[in-house]
Amino acid sequence: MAAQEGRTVAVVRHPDRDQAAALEGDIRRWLEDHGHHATAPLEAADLVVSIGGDGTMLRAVDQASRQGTPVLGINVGQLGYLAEVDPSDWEAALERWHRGEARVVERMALAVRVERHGSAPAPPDDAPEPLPDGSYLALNEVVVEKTPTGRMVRLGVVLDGEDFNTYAADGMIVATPTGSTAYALSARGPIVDPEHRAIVLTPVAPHMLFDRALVLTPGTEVRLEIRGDRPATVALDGRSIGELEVGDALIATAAARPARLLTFGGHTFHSILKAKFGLEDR
Ligand SMILES: NC(=O)c1ccc[n+]([C@@H]2O[C@H](COP(=O)([O-])OP(=O)(O)OC[C@H]3O[C@@H](n4cnc5c(N)ncnc54)[C@H](O)[C@@H]3O)[C@@H](O)[C@H]2O)c1
Ligand SMILES: Nc1ncnc2c1ncn2[C@@H]1O[C@H](COP(=O)(O)OP(=O)(O)OP(=O)(O)O)[C@@H](O)[C@H]1O
Repeated sequence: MAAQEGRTVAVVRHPDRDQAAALEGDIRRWLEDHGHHATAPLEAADLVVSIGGDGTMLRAVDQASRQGTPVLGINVGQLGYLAEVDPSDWEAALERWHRGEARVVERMALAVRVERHGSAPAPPDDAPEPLPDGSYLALNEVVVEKTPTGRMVRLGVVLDGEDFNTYAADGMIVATPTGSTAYALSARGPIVDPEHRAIVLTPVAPHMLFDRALVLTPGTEVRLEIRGDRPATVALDGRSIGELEVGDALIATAAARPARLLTFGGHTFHSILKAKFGLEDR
């Protein structure tokens, strides 16, 4: 990356954390002192700085990916798997970006469309914003899960137009390689290097003998149909877009554009895995 001059940088932060608010002030001042413009609207930015945990990072990436803008994550959160930079290192990271020493890694994202028979209910307050064509982006995953507590949902899986199976389960996770270390990991899906391109389909608590995750090629069209007699709820990267009724469906494919994350090298996928999940040698 060439040395940076006069760039426009948007800062997104966790709304409630004092440390994130204080860092935002410091970072804005640093940017102005170094000849850059700290801005609010993400649409016009050359770089987005996310100050918060992984949830904050996922929101920043959702907005930034629409313009192909890279995101630098500063971890003011708990796990901080996606937000690579420690709060104490923010200045060193921005200095390196300023000198053109940062690298951009591309991460496959999902494009998700919903097919409803009835009219769409009002989306929840915190729902992600659809693209102009009505589809949504996800960096980690889209999840279709049971709505009523204590009951299962029946989900038909159709791959590239061919019926694969109907699952009776708590839900189904359609994840990217980045999302393989998030919810899909908890449902015993495989851990996939996030620089791969693949679609990982992992059932959540299926009540059947076939309970294995599938690693599909990135060109696969995954269609999930709500079968049986109960509705299901859809969430993208941890944010619900509402309920699907029986007969409705969701279609997930690789997004046309990848998400772009700023990195400073030095950390392999497996070293991050080892550090963040606290793996001990024995
Ligand atoms: N049982 C579960 O594991 C479970 C259940 C629901 C949602 N989630 C995950 O939560 C994500 C949303 O994150 P949030 O912070 O808004 O919710 P949250 O506060 O519930 O945190 C979920 C946890 O997942 C971690 N995480 C998020 N993305 C990750 C990734 N790519 N690799 C490794 N860890 C990751 C976060 O750091 C956090 O510790 C969703 O995309 C989903 O993957 C996990
Ligand atoms: N920009 C934002 N606007 C509104 N709410 C947000 C924003 N960023 C985060 N949140 C809310 O706060 C929750 C937690 O945020 P975040 O994931 O950043 O912190 P964390 O859970 O402490 O960190 P980690 O995910 O790394 O463990 C998010 O899931 C979301 O509900």
